[in-house]
Amino acid sequence: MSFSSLVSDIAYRNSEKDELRSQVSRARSYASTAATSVSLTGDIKSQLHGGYSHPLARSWQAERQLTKSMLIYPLFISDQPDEETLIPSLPNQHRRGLNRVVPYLTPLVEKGLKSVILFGVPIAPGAKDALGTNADDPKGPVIKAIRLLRRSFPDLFIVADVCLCEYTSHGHCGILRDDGSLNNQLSVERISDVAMAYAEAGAHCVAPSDMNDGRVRAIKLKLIEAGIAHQVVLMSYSAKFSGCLYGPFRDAAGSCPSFGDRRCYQLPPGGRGLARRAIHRDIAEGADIIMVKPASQYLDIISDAKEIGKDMPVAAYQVSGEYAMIHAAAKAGVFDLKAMAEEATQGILRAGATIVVSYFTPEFLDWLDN
Ligand SMILES: NCc1[nH]cc(CCC(=O)O)c1CC(=O)O
Ligand SMILES: [Zn+2]
Ligand SMILES: [Zn+2]
Repeated sequence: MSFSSLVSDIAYRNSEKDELRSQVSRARSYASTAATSVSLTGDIKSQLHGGYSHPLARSWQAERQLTKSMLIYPLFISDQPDEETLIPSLPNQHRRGLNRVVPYLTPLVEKGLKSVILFGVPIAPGAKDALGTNADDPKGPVIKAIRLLRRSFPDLFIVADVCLCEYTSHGHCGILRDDGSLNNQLSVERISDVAMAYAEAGAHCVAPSDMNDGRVRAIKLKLIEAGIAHQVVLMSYSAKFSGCLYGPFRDAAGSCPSFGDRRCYQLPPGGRGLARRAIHRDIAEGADIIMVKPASQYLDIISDAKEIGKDMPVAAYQVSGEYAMIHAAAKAGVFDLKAMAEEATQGILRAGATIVVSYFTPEFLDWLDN
């Protein structure tokens, strides 16, 4: 370095120091005069950034982190053995026949898929009737799928959704009276028989989603009577809200009611108190897991469920409409799909869920590896 350039370098550094000094003194005088000043030396409680500057430290701020064991993946099982149909309103999700399910699941199980929830989709003409007879047909898609999956994937945890709406000609979740309303007593009798058939076929878990009053108790009593209550988990859709987020599912399962709606048996979206009562009731009736559904629009209910059922697992179902909405917005450029799926899931876990039923499960098996 030449002498002259050394001199100008020192001069530059001196002027830099002067500038810094005057900045510090300006800051000090600001701090001493500002009415709401933060003491630069004293207030340690205001210093939060240090706790989450590193990505690992950021992850430590979460009470609960998503793991593969928390995820349950919904599957639509068709009664057409070779069917593999994309569901237009439910991006990347298919209805699959029995011959297609094992090849599809094999790589997912290798990536760490731990659990699936099965929905039957009877398509054959005449498959539906007023009593939902095909729901527990031993040759029906769900019972056959339970046996097949138990054989093919010994470690996979099989949940069977229990409802009649996929099997009834009217598309409602139970047996109807002449006036079109649900006959609760007959419905509970029938639903609990269907749950027993799935449990006896080998389902590790039965999950009644019909919302008839008293079905949890009826199922638990039948499981006890049959001597299998000790090996079957009873997961109740305790707080299941009516609303407009189930549309893509009803396309997928062909379970749209042919008249009316489900408002008399699914909870009104504003009904937080009702949801709390339903959760208390289902725990008292013998539920092993309580579920809240939908998830992201009902985070307060998930939090209530965790408080009421503080000693039990709480599941949240991120339903078809939530999934489709995230896909649509990502496609429109609103946000990145993965980032939003992760943020939504974080919200669901933060609210208190310990289990998440999600159509994003296959993606998460990859994302969680990175
Ligand atoms: N009892 C039917 C059932 N079981 C699970 C879902 C919804 C799942 C989803 O939207 O992803 C529904 C739809 C409904 O109640 O109309
Ligand atoms: Zn159902
Ligand atoms: Zn139903």
